[in-house]
Amino acid sequence: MSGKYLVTGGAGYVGSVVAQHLLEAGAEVTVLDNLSTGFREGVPAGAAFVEGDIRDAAKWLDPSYDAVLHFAAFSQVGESVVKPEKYWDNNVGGTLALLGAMREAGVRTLVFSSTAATYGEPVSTPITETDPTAPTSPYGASKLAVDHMITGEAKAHGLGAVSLRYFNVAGAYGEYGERHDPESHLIPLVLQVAQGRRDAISVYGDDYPTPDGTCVRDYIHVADLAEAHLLALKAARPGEHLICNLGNGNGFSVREVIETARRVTGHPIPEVPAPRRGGDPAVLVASADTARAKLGWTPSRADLAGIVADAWEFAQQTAGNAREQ
Ligand SMILES: NC(=O)c1ccc[n+]([C@@H]2O[C@H](COP(=O)([O-])OP(=O)(O)OC[C@H]3O[C@@H](n4cnc5c(N)ncnc54)[C@H](O)[C@@H]3O)[C@@H](O)[C@H]2O)c1
Ligand SMILES: O=c1ccn([C@@H]2O[C@H](COP(=O)(O)OP(=O)(O)O[C@H]3O[C@H](CO)[C@H](O)[C@H](O)[C@H]3O)[C@@H](O)[C@H]2O)c(=O)[nH]1
Repeated sequence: MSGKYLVTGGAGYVGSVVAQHLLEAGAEVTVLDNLSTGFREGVPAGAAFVEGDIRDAAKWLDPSYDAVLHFAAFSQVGESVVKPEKYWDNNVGGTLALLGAMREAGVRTLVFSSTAATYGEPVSTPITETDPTAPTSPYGASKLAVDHMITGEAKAHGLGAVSLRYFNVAGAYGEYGERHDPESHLIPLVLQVAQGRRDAISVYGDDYPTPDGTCVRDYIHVADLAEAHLLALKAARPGEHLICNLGNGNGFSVREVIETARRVTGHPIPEVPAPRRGGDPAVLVASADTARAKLGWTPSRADLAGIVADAWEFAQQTAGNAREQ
């Protein structure tokens, strides 16, 4: 694959895996990241690195770029409920500046990391892209606002864009994996318990209207997700904004994830009940029919045990045995 790409947020979890896939496909990659939640060592070796903010993207974007893949954002549902202004500022304000810089530089193709959190409580399962969007968190609302901005930019200024609405990204790709600090996502937290870095996993709510009372999510392997980004670059058409869900269409409860991690790691992984976390819908499961039809995407790593095993291998490579606070 030829071409030159700006990857915003490429020092973070998903961005680093996608940047690595682009490099392996033969592309030229520049990562733009302010390291607010990412890590310098997460940037793949073959990529150029600019430490900077997306709000200043105009300093680095030029017409030599074929497209921008935009991952840079804050993405914690719970934090967004208590600090909404942080999410509007970075996710919406930052992307507005980035779109302006792209317009000025004449870079007219965008792939954007949207989210299942744009839908809020689903009206039916699995969720399709035409379902109502009523986010239950400022994080989801900020991402939905960006999707609307991109639609306008495509109509008014000819941008060719694809928003990929990820469900729960998990797993790892070699040396690139999930490493938020502090960690807030279920699978890496569960694996920290397996490593003895935490005493127990808190289960946020066990009275949801689900079979075992805990929240159900659609876990998608980060390498399957990365492949969708490369397909999206090919599918983008000037003046059009395509929105695609990315998930496997299978829901697993928090308890099922913990049980799977016990089997994969061979560790007991104690759990403790905890109050519900603000902004969490009970069930989020994707219909990925649009991604299959429009991108030609077929996820091939849907097995939850395999996803957890890849995350476990990454956790053991990178995390050491430090106790978490
Ligand atoms: N991980 C998931 O389950 C998931 C699910 C749905 C959507 N998403 C979206 O995918 C994207 C990547 O998520 P992730 O899990 O890799 O998060 P991450 O925190 O690991 O990566 C985000 C990266 O963006 C950088 N960044 C943030 N604000 C920036 C700014 N203003 N300028 C430059 N860099 C900035 C951070 O330093 C970090 O490296 C996000 O947009 C997120 O909303 C993630
Ligand atoms: O210690 C924990 C951590 C999480 N959970 C639960 O596990 C489930 C998954 O939580 P994550 O934090 O791993 O993921 P989220 O579902 O909150 O959010 C992720 O998926 C969303 C869409 O599904 C958004 O895209 C968001 O960006 C992304 O972080 C939730 O029910 C959460 O309440 C626990 O019970 N204990």
